[in-house]
Amino acid sequence: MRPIDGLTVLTAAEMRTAEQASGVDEAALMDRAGAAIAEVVRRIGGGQEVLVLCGPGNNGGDGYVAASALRQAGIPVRVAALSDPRTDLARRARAGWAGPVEPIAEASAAPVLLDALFGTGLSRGLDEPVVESLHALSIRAVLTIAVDLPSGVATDSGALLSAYPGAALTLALGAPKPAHLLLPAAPLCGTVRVLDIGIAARSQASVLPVASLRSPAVDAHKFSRGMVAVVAGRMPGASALAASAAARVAGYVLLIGSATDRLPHAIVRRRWAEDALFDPRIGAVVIGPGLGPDEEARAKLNAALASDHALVIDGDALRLLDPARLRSRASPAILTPHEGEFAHLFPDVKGSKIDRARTAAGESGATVVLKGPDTIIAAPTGEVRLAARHVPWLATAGSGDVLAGLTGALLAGPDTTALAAASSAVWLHTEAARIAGPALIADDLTLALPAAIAQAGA
Ligand SMILES: NC(=O)C1=CN([C@@H]2O[C@H](COP(=O)(O)OP(=O)(O)OC[C@H]3O[C@@H](n4cnc5c(N)ncnc54)[C@H](O)[C@@H]3O)[C@@H](O)[C@H]2O)[C@@H](O)CC1
Ligand SMILES: Nc1ncnc2c1ncn2[C@@H]1O[C@H](COP(=O)(O)OP(=O)(O)O)[C@@H](O)[C@H]1O
Ligand SMILES: [K+]
Repeated sequence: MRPIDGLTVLTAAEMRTAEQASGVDEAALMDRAGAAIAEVVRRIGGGQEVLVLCGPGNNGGDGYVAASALRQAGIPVRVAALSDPRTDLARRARAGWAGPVEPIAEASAAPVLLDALFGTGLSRGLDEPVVESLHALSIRAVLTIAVDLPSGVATDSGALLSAYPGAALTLALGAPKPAHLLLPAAPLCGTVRVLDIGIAARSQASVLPVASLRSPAVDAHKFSRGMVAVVAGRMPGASALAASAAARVAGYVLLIGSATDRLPHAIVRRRWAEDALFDPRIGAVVIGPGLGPDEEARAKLNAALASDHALVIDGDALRLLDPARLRSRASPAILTPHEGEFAHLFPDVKGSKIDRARTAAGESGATVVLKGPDTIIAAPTGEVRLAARHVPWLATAGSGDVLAGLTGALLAGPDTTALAAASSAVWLHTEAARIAGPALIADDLTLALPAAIAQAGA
């Protein structure tokens, strides 16, 4: 049983391909899955009675195999099914179960509920009587565990096809799937752990890994650690937050055109002028936090786009940007839109959150950080990282400004890529929120960054 950080994420179709390519026959895979599920249930179920709900397909097949293994291990277990099995594999698994099978509607509750109704094959919502039974049994259970996925969620989009009571634990088979990470499905999974069933997972998507930051090199100097320029505008607090966060990572932070005095003394200030960005030591420019919507903001964005610098474009600058302008630039750009800014930037891009972020990155040539409770980072190459941890206290004014500054500082640093910088920034941002704790304000995130950076190994 493994935590999901850094693991490859597979869609339903990619999972089927991986299963076929594994060289292991499907019955053996199901036996492994069922045995691994039973072992976890045995360990954490405390010997209490288990009720296994089996669906008609192979998810149900996993359920029958797990039930048989639990019985063999001496755990009291009952099985309730939606209908007879409809796949050869599931029929085989059902034949291996020596006990009775109750109809779900008539099943009485047990302390441990194992949901093996549907997995990656779910194509529509569950019938209403089944949803009602599932809720009634889950409410009476002490522990609900979902096999592969909570039954009712769409594997690839994380959409909810029918109401689900929520599991405490979801045992993902072989690899995490998008629904384990995307809203609204992700919180219904509870804790997600992966059971290894011997398939090699390959795709361009993976769970955001724990950030890995190195301490500065022994011979580092402030400029070799990275110099970041934050371009300020109408709302100086926002750029001050971005610059303060950047200063925790970069060797040198330049705040250009800010009217605020309330800044760490470590941040160097400069007036805005057309040539303010003509400094070859600048490794990345952050533009957007508090920039405003006016002509001056437009001129600043034009100057940043005309420069050779790597860019982090956030907030107000995303309202002024024509993403087509990024195509002709040689240096990398990172866009950090929330859903509203994304819809404004890419009005025609539709699909799941993963599809949208990936399409936008491909079209613009920029790395796109599509923010929210289930932040996704997509590179123009099609590589995608999905954030796994959710700290809703981050939904507070200015927290995006902190993320933009942090992203710029990491992008300005040595030996990095836009994808790596954005990934580390998103991880550190959430870790800082976890450390800052409930009721955090954006300023607290900058104070918690040193501890978050220490957690990242630096
Ligand atoms: N194929 C393999 O080699 C393996 C598959 N495994 C399991 O197999 C699952 C996928 O199995 P399946 O592809 O059979 O799919 P499911 O068991 O998820 O769904 C079964 C079938 O039910 C039907 N169905 C879909 N939505 C329905 C609804 N709302 N009401 C009624 N019927 C509905 C569909 O025909 C679907 O194919 C995985 O999630 C995993 O649990 C594991 O045993 C590991 C190995
Ligand atoms: N419900 C939530 N759970 C976790 N993180 C969230 C949630 N809502 C927003 N965030 C994160 O908080 C930050 C908010 O950024 P943004 O919307 O740009 O705010 P602002 O412009 O006020 O700084 C983003 O990093 C986003 O991913
Ligand atoms: K399930």
